[in-house]
Amino acid sequence: MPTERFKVRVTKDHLVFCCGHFISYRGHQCERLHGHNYRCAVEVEGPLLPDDFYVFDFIALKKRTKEITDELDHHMLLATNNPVISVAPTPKCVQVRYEDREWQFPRGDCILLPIENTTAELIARYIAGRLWESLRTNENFTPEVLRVEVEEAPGQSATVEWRA
Ligand SMILES: Nc1nc2c(c(=O)[nH]1)N=C([C@H](O)[C@H](O)COP(=O)(O)OP(=O)(O)OP(=O)(O)O)CN2
Repeated sequence: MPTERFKVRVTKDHLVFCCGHFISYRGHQCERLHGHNYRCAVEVEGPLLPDDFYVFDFIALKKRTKEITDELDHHMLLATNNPVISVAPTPKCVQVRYEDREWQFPRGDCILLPIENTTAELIARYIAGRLWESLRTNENFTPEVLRVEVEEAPGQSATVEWRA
């Protein structure tokens, strides 16, 4: 008897989030500020739910993902744990420093992420963590496998996979 597995995947234009960012690379270098129309795709794997005959409702999956991507949309993404870029928030602004370069952003324009770098990989991991928790608390659902893909631009993306 063959075995079977099911997976559902959502990626939609409303799961696009437009953000400014810059990353450090090779340990000590720092990109110039630029932006992306990031696109998020989410997959969940698991057995079919007995009453519904689906792994998980597309509608709920889109809603819970969109709640997270909407928080990021139209913001400057800043990683607070970067070893070479310092991020200092005050009530009104965020001051960012890398060597002799300095930026200042209005506080409300920034999302401070507790990650090391705003790479597509770590943004995907951040979204996966938030979504895992949201599905558990709001939908009483823990997928066997959750994959979050963040596409920076068409043709380049990073995916993280979480397993229960
Ligand atoms: N594995 C990863 N590699 C890189 C990431 C990343 O998040 N994960 N990010 C960057 C940069 O932030 C940058 O935004 C991407 O650089 P680049 O590919 O040069 O961007 P373009 O869209 O201009 O690419 P073209 O193919 O030249 O149009 C770098 N690496």
